[in-house]
Amino acid sequence: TCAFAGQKKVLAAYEEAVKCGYSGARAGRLHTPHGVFDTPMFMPVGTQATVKAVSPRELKEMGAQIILSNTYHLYLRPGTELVAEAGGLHRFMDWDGGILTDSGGFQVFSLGPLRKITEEGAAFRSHIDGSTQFLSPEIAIKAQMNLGADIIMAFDECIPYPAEYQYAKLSTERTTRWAERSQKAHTRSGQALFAIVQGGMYQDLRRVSANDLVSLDFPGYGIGGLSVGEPKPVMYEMLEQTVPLLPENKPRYLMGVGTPDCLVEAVRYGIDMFDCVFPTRVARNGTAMTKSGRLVVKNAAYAKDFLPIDENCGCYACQNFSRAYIRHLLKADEIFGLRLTTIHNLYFLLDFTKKMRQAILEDRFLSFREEFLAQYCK
Ligand SMILES: Nc1nc2cc3nc(NCCc4ccc(CCO)cc4)[nH]c3cc2c(=O)[nH]1
Ligand SMILES: [Zn+2]
Repeated sequence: TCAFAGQKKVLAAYEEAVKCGYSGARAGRLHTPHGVFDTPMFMPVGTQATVKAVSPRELKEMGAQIILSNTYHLYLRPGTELVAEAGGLHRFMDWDGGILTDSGGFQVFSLGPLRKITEEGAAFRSHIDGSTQFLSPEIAIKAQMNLGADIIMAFDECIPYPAEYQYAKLSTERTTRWAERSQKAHTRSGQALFAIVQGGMYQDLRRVSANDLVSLDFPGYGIGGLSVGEPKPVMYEMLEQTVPLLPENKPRYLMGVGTPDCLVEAVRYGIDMFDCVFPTRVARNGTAMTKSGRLVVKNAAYAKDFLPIDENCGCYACQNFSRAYIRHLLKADEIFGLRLTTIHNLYFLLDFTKKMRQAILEDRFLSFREEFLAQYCK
């Protein structure tokens, strides 16, 4: 439905005629062995089997449904067989909600000094001890079966930005062959394997990648190769080209995104799932996320500010502590300061996706998006 239909708003003659933004936004339910979860959803990142500075109990309390861990990191340390012997990742980290593991496709290319990629897989040096390591679709899938996440990702190459057309084309074709190999190697029932759409920043490659992976019939689709430094309008254009080609009745997961303005735009194109280290990463250097933008609570301006970070926020930090107190802790290098800013940022994003879901259900998403973007300075 067109969100402007029925509104009495008369556009002044000179104002550019507003395109009735047909929205692809949707509210869904994701069924997993660890529960049924609401979308749109934000997934806190727990790279090394912990969401830094917060406990599973606190994650549950703030409404986290599915959290993300990284195969690359857990494969290098402590090893995925060890986690399997511990009873799997849920048991190991005492999390009974959903878990999604990324396949290593991004970390190999962004963390370890890359040695070389062949048809077989990716050889690289460990960022931990410099040892030579190798990941392939078969190794990455076996590692994720050991970890036992509810949703696992195909092994792919996250194409760097910018990339030549020819490189993007060859890499995307290889990622599709790797997706097929990931599918063949995946023998654990009850665990969903998502493919990952690539294609760089090229519309035609994005469409080919999406169509090829849809024909291989996966239960869900990640959209990769974005949030890698490209301008936001380019990311949105790639979404516009890709999302409509993905089956309506399957979840779409935009990897590595992000900030609230990106989330609300991506939801409009029909994205259901998000993950990003941003909220937890910036929290640790004293930046809080609010609906008006970022608040660097470490700044001197807040030394005597006895209000909470956000008076309308229901999180543990805002309900009990002032900006002055949190600033004091951060300045004194007190761990509790990092915990409070992390709790607030995670709560903020989890609550934001809940508000988007509510707006979609009440058919007022486009006005929600307008109001939010008007107030939020990037
Ligand atoms: N397997 C796979 N995983 C991915 C993870 C990603 N994560 C991103 N972006 C995250 C970028 C990102 C990194 C750090 C911060 C902290 C503040 O600066 C924020 C965003 N893009 C990504 C692309 C892929 C991808 O194609 N394949
Ligand atoms: Zn808060």
